[in-house]
Amino acid sequence: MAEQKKLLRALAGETLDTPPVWMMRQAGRYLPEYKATRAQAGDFLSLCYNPELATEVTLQPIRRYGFDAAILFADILLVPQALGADLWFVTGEGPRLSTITTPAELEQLKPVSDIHETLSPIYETVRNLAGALPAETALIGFAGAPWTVATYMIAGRGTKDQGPAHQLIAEDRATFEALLDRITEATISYLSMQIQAGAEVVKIFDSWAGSLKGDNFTKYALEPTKRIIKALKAEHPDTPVIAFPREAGDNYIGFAKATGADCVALDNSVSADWAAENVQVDGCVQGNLAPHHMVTGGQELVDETRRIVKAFSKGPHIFNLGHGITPDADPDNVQRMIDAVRGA
Ligand SMILES: Cc1c2[nH]c(c1CCC(=O)O)Cc1[nH]c(c(CCC(=O)O)c1C)Cc1[nH]c(c(CCC(=O)O)c1C)Cc1[nH]c(c(C)c1CCC(=O)O)C2
Repeated sequence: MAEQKKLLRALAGETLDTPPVWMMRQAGRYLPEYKATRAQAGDFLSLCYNPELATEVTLQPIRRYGFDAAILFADILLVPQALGADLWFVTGEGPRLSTITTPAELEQLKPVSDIHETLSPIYETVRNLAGALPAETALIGFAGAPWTVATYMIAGRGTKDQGPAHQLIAEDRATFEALLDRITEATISYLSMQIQAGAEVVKIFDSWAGSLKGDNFTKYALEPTKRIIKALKAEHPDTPVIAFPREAGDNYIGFAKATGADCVALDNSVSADWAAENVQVDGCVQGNLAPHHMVTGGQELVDETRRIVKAFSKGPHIFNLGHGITPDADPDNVQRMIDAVRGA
């Protein structure tokens, strides 16, 4: 029964003896089997759009470690691509996109109703996974939050401080808000289709939320997330949502209540003790081991994992890293982390 899955129990607010565990970027380049399948696909985007191979890489970390959840293998930048932006990945550097900074460029984007033409292979991957996962493993779908996706669409690439997006807010707020609006509508439609295809949970990644301050955090990180959750809950009231406003700091406080999220994912810049007191009071939290422990390992990894489990032990908690595992991580350290979480 779906209700028995540990991840769903934590998301429903249950305090468990040991928390469910999964890992951001758990299907990734630290795994030799991922690298082999990626080579077979050719490049990263071909892998994302190949349902058979995307299903395979999603399942690899489940087979190897028995995580409590699988996360759909895809990328947050498929939405801009589905809206008509050019997208490609430069090896060793990251994503590149055609930029949207003017009303004329915005005008050229496709209507939201057209995105499924591009994204239909992703729904096929979700359907495959829903049929292939072990009974105890929950399936997580995801999308980027509008602000984070907008930062890539405006700059045409990843940036350290999201300068180009902040500049557009300062110089042409109306165009920025129209772009954010389009992404928000597309994200609602995309996540709704993932849920219809079999995603049991969805996660909204706002990786660059931390660069929004004050009023702009409320308007461009909190409000769009709230709007997405409200629309999803209207259609799918029983599907839990995890929100990840990375590096939100004090803005983590009350974020779940204000947005309607069932769980807030925490990055590793906040202490677990602080978050237990200030964020977990509102419900389930996810996190927040620093990813470098997957590289450095040793007793410190075990101690730090246990410390986080203990800090969050009085309420609902999903164990995870504070951000994605890096390609230089040692796969054995992942097993050590899981053993420490589960008390082995
Ligand atoms: C900002 C962002 C992106 N993508 C994502 C985010 C938000 C989370 C975060 O903050 O990391 C989200 C994402 N990207 C990927 C997933 C798959 C599911 C998972 O295992 O977590 C998820 C959930 C696969 C991926 N997305 C990417 C890879 C590596 C691609 C490869 O195989 O070469 C993977 C496995 C590429 C990617 N995709 C993106 C960047 C900046 C890069 C390049 C950096 C890098 O190479 O690590 C955009």
